[in-house]
Amino acid sequence: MKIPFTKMHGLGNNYIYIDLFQTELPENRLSELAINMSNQNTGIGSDGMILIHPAEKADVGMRIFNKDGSEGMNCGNGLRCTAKYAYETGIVDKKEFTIQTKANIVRATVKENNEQKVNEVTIDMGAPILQREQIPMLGEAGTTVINEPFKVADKTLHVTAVSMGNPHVITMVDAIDDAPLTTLGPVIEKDERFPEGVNTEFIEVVSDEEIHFRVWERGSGVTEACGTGACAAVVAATLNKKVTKGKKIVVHLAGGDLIIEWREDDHIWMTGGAEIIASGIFYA
Ligand SMILES: N[C@H](CCC[C@H](N)C(=O)O)C(=O)O
Repeated sequence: MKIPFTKMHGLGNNYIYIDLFQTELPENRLSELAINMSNQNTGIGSDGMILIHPAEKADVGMRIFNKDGSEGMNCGNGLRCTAKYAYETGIVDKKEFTIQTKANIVRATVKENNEQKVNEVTIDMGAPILQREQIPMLGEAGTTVINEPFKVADKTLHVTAVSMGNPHVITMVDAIDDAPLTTLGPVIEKDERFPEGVNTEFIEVVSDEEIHFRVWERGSGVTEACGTGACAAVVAATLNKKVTKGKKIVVHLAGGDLIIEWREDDHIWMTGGAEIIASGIFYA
């Protein structure tokens, strides 16, 4: 099978994008294709695969598959790259449009430079989900998870859980470089208290408008950036009264910065870049 692809990244969080307006893929091979395309040695190499597809209730649709073949529900960096691709290839002919994910429908706004290339995308990611059972996380239904003691391995973390359509658990640390990302990330990802797994973030709050951020992603491990994770991190820092709700928060991820706002309408707004790396044919 010859599959045309475009490799794109948002702050280094890179995926292989397949345009299903132009090509078809068998549903029963998507997980296998995501694993094979993501493989650094025998594939193209990426954090996963993203499908850009016709959507019933939005201008364009997006599905994300992690490196391990599991399907995620949402992807912030993927949404910005999908928006750039959809605008530049003419799937959409306007600068504001909607994108449907498995989790929800979001609104994208693209900005272009003087060469008609999209160099910045803002996404209204909708409202965060805080009810424990909707993260999902085990424990008393109807409660939220804010600065809750969480025993794991030989440590007791204090965690805050937030869903942006996909699950995130955030721990505040004093120094981001000391965060136990690669030791605890994989353990927490598979912890039974998260029945659907979880994306694990560690953040160091620098001021009431600036955060350092690192992530261990469910199904992909350490990535350079996670857009939904950055949104969840700002929600967690706000709920813990470390940053001010309504302010533009600069989130410093390993691969670059995102501007995240938790606005009075309760929606999270994410602004950042999106880049095309390469395009070609994948021989499956
Ligand atoms: N990198 C993505 C998140 C992927 C989430 C995926 N790892 C999962 O929820 O299973 C982002 O920019 O939001």
